[in-house]
Amino acid sequence: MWTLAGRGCWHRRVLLPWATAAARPGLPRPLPIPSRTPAGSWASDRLCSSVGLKEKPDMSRFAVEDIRNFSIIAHVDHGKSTLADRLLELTGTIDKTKNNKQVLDKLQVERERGITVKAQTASLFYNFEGKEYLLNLIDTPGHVDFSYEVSRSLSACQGVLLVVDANEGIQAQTVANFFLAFEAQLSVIPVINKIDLKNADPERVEKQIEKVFDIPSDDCIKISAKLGTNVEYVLQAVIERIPPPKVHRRNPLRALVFDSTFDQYRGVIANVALFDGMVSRGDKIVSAHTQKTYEVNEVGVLNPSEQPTLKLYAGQVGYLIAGMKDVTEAQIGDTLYSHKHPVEPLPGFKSAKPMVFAGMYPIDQSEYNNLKSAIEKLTLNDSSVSVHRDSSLALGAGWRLGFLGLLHMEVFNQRLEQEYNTSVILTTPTVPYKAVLSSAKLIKEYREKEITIINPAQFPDKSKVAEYLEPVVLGTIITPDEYTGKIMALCQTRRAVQKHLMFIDQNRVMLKYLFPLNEIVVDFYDSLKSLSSGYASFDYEDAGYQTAELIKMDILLNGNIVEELVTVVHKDKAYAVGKTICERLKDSLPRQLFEIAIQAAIGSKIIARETVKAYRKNVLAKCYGGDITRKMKLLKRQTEGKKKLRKIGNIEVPKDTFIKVLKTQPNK
Ligand SMILES: Nc1nc2c(ncn2[C@@H]2O[C@H](COP(=O)(O)OP(=O)(O)OP(=O)(O)O)[C@@H](O)[C@H]2O)c(=O)[nH]1
Repeated sequence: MWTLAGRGCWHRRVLLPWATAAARPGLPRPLPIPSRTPAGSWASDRLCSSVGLKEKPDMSRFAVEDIRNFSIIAHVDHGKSTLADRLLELTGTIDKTKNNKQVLDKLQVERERGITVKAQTASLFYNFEGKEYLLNLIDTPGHVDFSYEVSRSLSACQGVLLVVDANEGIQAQTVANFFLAFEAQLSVIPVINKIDLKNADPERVEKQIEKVFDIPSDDCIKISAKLGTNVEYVLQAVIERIPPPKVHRRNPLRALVFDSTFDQYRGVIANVALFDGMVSRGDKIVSAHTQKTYEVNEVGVLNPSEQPTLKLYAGQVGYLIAGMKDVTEAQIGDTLYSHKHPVEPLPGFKSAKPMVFAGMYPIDQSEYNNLKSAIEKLTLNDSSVSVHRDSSLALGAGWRLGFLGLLHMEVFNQRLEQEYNTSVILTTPTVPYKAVLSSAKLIKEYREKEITIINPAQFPDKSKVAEYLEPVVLGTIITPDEYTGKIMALCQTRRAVQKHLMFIDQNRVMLKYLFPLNEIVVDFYDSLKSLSSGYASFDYEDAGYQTAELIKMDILLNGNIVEELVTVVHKDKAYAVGKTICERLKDSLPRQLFEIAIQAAIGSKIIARETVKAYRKNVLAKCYGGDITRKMKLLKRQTEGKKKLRKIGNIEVPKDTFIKVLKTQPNK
């Protein structure tokens, strides 16, 4: 557990090395707003006008000391993407129009849900006090499930804008993201956003920032990203407080692949940060991971769309296309170097650690190959998903996928449907349990002492196991004090152990609890939000494993096991969870022509039961006589609807029933 005392005066060590005393006392201070000259001398106009660039820009004009690489980090909805919009406008990267809303959130799922799920890079060209700067901005997601995107993005940066909502103040992901930046030794610029809100209290938030992060309140910049108020001070602070990258242009090429996307025509587009040397079209480069050699077809910057350039130089962030076609060729964290000069690879990243696993199967096995190719392409765009082939008697051939959380799983599923037109069956998400084997013979058979169980169907029998282990996480909750009692009671029902309690101001409390991961993965966040009227926030980090008494529970419909709902539960929760799943299924299963028995079972012992009465739905019931085409249409729609059904025995279950049942499962 971290303590503030242990962090010491970190800001003096980490925040200040670049800033000179003259450069930064007491921001915001009067600033000569960078002027756009009549001749349109914004660097971006000359370099990369979004309309018709005739010549590829020469990036050598930006010396290393003219470059700033930074990320925007914050709690969900505190205004990262809106601030990014204003920065893009202010630097002339995009035209100022009313329609600039979350310009960098390009995915359909991001626009529909109003959240960022994928970090996005944009190179901004900015003329400040008569000097041209290249500012590489990375907008990151806020939700805990996507914090891997944040930590990867930070590897390409020297500083961050830590955005905090002036009304909500510091929230759980503010704390988590701050410490990611702190541990990466980046300069942190606190930005208090939404000062235009009626209930904004920037002074209170300043004090919280000082108390929790030990950052002097003078360092905070108070803005309204929505209205554009004071956003120019943010750019000034980026230039003055964030150091340029420490790189060497004369050394041989060393480029870090920190993200990648897949384009079906051009193959892999790798986002790279150049630590040494330079790279241009025609260069031969080698992947340190695969040792394969490629010829570079295109290099460029993201402005924010791809803008080819002549070369990329050390210190710059851009993209590179080199004919990588296979998903395994563009590993995130890989180092690319010149084939003439092998170099020591960069440290790369710790691989993402999946928190939940779920089975994924095509609804129809004839769709297997399509789904396989869709999963391969999407995992290239989202490398934090782990994929293992799997099969089940009932569901056929499929995969076991590992996700960083339930929202991540839903977003991945939605992207598969929207971007690749596929439809899948998902099974109950489960956390990665472990079983310590009980005998030398078994250890020899499994070739390991401990086995990790990512599929409840493979849960080993108690006779083989010395002890079961469950993953635990250290959760941070920030809440108005009035909800503390209720939240503590909720945590207790989730088998959590309190580790820390601290007032971050007069009426806000930060709680730290050690939670079994399976107690929070499905619905903890929803429960927390509803009992705190939406005011409490939650974030967690991995904290290893602990011993647990676990059992496997089956759910049956008329005697047939529903593979989607097989689950591993803690012994003390089995009855309650079984009963709840049966009740939820009863409420959400459509009635059919016959009675359905819903049962929860541990081995052969039935622990809960519900019944759905018989019923017949006649879609033509309201079509009295008349129009045959209308009847045909209704019948056609009914047939199409059936594609979304899954047959268990002779029972037809809508696909979304499973998700509904799981999402509303009170884990008491
Ligand atoms: N009143 C007001 N609203 C703002 C301001 N900045 C952002 N918002 C609103 O806050 C909401 C969230 O803004 P986003 O920019 O999407 O927040 P985000 O941090 O990028 O969100 P995630 O990517 O989901 O974490 C949107 O409705 C914005 O219009 C501001 O300065 N004032």
